[in-house]
Amino acid sequence: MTSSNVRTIGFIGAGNMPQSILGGMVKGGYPTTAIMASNPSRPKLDMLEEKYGIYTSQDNHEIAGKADVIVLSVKPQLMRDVCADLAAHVPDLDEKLIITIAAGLRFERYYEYLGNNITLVRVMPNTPSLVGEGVSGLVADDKATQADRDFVTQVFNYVGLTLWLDNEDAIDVLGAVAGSGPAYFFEFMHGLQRAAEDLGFDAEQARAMVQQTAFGAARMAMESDLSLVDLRKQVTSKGGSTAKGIEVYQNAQLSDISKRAVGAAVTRNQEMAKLF
Ligand SMILES: NC(=O)C1=CN([C@@H]2O[C@H](COP(=O)(O)OP(=O)(O)OC[C@H]3O[C@@H](n4cnc5c(N)ncnc54)[C@H](OP(=O)(O)O)[C@@H]3O)[C@@H](O)[C@H]2O)C=CC1
Ligand SMILES: O=C(O)[C@@H]1CCC=N1
Repeated sequence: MTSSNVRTIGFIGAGNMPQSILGGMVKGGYPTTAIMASNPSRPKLDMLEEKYGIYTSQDNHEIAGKADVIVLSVKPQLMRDVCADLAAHVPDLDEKLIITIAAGLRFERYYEYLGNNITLVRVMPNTPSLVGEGVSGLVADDKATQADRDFVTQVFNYVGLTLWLDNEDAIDVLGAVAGSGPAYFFEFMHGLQRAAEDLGFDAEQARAMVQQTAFGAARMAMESDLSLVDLRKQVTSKGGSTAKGIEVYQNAQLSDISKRAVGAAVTRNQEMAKLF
């Protein structure tokens, strides 16, 4: 990123997701002097100051006031109060670029809370951003300029893959697949780890083989032109052991379970849009 593309970014809320994003940004070379965060309690801020050397404050007004780009990073249910408070105390919100990473809440809600003249980009990231392997879905409102869009793209490119989407419905789906996805994979990996432990492995070795297998499979999927079905077939020798394992998953309708899980998460995003 050239210095002309650096804008001061202030994260409002310093929980798991903004920590992953700003950690990835720092690792990617974004200047730490241009990153700030606010949070009501000190411990996370102390950790961020110590680990990344960024400026922090318990005062949202201070961080939002100093930042060119505000990243709203609080839980959806807190967004109304946090935005109302910023609208009342930060005079030049309309001059700034506002990014929100909250699930569910739609543009119209932010206009209601922050005024109709704000410039807003919704981003749906995921926690692997911390290691530069995130996925972020992005959708901008009509007021966002090409320069704003380029800036957001560059920031989130630091922490992984960026996908511009046409509308907010798509961001709900991306959130349910990629935003929530790390949790689904961790749940699945934990199940495999437990299976290995039940058959005599210690936790450390069981985890090591599961995570390396997941990593290797993901990397193969990324580097191969084959479909995921064909990659799966490559492992599944006729009459062999994998076929028996896969049969168990298919009999339990794993694909259908994934469809239901994603559907449930999309529905919750839609509910949150109405609730908060
Ligand atoms: N986690 C994920 O994988 C993803 C999360 N998101 C979105 O990111 C947002 C944040 O989620 P996540 O980081 O996981 O949540 P966390 O619960 O980890 O963090 C929320 C943070 O907000 C802080 N907070 C509470 N009240 C205020 C306030 N008034 N002003 C400023 N900060 C406040 C909390 O501080 P304290 O601890 O002191 O109470 C806490 O540090 C959510 O909207 C979520 O939808 C999007 C994609 C993925
Ligand atoms: O669970 C949530 O609501 C957020 C959005 C995607 C991941 N975590």
